[in-house]
Amino acid sequence: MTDPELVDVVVVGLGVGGEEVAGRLAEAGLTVVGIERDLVGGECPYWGCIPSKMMIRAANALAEARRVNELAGAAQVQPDWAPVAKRIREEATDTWDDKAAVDRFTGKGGRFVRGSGRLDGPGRVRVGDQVFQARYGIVLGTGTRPSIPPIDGLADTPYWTNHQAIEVEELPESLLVLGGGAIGLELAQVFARFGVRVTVVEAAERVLAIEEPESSELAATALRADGVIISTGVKAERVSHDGQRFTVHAAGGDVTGDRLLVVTGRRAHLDELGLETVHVDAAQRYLPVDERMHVTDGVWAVGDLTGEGAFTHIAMYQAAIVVADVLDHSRRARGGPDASGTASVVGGATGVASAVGGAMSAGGSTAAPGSVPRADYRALPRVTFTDPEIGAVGLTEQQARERGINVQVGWTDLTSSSRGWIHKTGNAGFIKLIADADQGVLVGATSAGPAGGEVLSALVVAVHAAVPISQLRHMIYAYPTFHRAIEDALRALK
Ligand SMILES: Cc1cc2nc3c(=O)[nH]c(=O)nc-3n(C[C@H](O)[C@H](O)[C@H](O)COP(=O)(O)OP(=O)(O)OC[C@H]3O[C@@H](n4cnc5c(N)ncnc54)[C@H](O)[C@@H]3O)c2cc1C
Ligand SMILES: NC(=O)c1ccc[n+]([C@@H]2O[C@H](COP(=O)([O-])OP(=O)(O)OC[C@H]3O[C@@H](n4cnc5c(N)ncnc54)[C@H](O)[C@@H]3O)[C@@H](O)[C@H]2O)c1
Repeated sequence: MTDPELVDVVVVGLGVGGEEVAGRLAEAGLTVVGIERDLVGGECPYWGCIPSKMMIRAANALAEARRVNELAGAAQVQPDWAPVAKRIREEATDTWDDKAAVDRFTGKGGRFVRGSGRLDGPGRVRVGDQVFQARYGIVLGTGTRPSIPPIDGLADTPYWTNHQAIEVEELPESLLVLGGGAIGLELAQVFARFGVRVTVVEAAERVLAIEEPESSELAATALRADGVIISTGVKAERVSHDGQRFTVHAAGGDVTGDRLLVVTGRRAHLDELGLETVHVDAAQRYLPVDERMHVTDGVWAVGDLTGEGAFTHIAMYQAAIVVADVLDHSRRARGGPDASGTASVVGGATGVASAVGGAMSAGGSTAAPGSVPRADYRALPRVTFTDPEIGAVGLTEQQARERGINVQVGWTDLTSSSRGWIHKTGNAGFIKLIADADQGVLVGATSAGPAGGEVLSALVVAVHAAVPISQLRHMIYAYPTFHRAIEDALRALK
């Protein structure tokens, strides 16, 4: 058995969260070992946010060009997937090569190990034959993988996950999408706009079921207008593949397609991490953390596996907290003062995955000297990048009522706003505000429509800072913007 090698910190999983933590701790002068079994940067830059948003950008350009006919003359649109596939290879993923990201980490002074890391007792991580003993702590950032439902026959078919959908070079004629959540809807609309016949099969009664019912309705209407068939409340009983086509068998009838994309949620694989060696229950769905991302003594977690929201901005937000807390911990261990002079923030995108780290570092929270920030998810924003975009923050109406809040709701239809009316085709959307009438503040909001994710920013500030509604009502909203509809929704609160 190899003697453990003593280092300051070991980071297992260099996805969005782990890469940020490892890089910043290395920059701060700690000896950091970063372990990644696949690609440094994780899901977001290679098979998630970035390539999917490139696909959406292209699909939206087609849709906007088609709107010329209603607004500005005549346009003939001939979709071609080749430039999209090329851009994903050349600009986003370096054809799924993480050399730039690895170099960026080692350039910061980190030590990179390719392999699967696993806890091996308190303070210890094993990767292959190597064992590291972490002086200050271990950070787990191992993310999630697709959760594949136990539908009869499915496992024996060559179904797609988001990986194959992002890597596709030649589009199929038809596509079945199992799951009408964020990934399913975004990709369904993209492929439909490129001419693929798409059917979405969703088990719940509505698509995008975690958001407001009005958001589900808006998304479904928009996708149907793009030719997508949406079947909700469908429990797939069996899946078969005859060598050419897939069939999803359900009580209401069968549906077929050339390809089947399974996007039915994500799952953390805690059982692979050796958590039992530090007395943490590995049978949980996610790894619970406290407000400083502690799992147990000397172990922190960051990103999707914490179950606080599977979003890159959550991973980056948590990473800033972990960095501050680990540095604080290491200073204390060396007998130094409490949290003072935390690591400086370095952006500087120089390669594929840095598009995430670089951009987010610049906006990430750092600890003020003397304090370690604590996680607060009250104003968690999320945006589903369909067209129209569906942005939301904080609580939905139902969540607020379930918490016993004295709820007021303010609603306005974007099409009747000045900007919506001017915009005309492609103007569907709304603002919905959820207020705590007793406190006089907003606790949640949805902003759906053209640039709905951008309009959301004002509402995120309102919820995050608990800006009194009386003040929001007496702000000046520029005319004629989409965000001016917030004023109408505030007026409608009742
Ligand atoms: C199609 C798609 C679109 C998305 N779009 C958006 C979006 O627009 N906006 C947004 O905010 N979020 C989006 N997301 C979610 C976003 O990608 C994730 O929230 C983010 O990647 C989470 O980062 P993470 O570091 O927690 O995990 P991951 O990015 O999953 O990284 C975890 C890493 O750990 C590695 N690993 C796992 N186990 C081990 C081990 N034992 N040893 C070593 N390495 C290990 C994995 O190989 C992986 O590289 C999207 C996701 C998908 C799939
Ligand atoms: N724009 C973004 O920020 C963005 C985009 C994509 C993904 N993401 C993140 O990635 C996560 C995973 O996305 P996702 O779409 O896979 O998950 P999801 O949880 O958002 O949606 C999964 C959907 O699949 C349905 N489903 C589950 N089992 C099913 C079955 N057997 N048959 C049919 N439908 C079934 C669920 O009811 C749900 O509607 C999201 O939660 C989100 O946090 C974010």
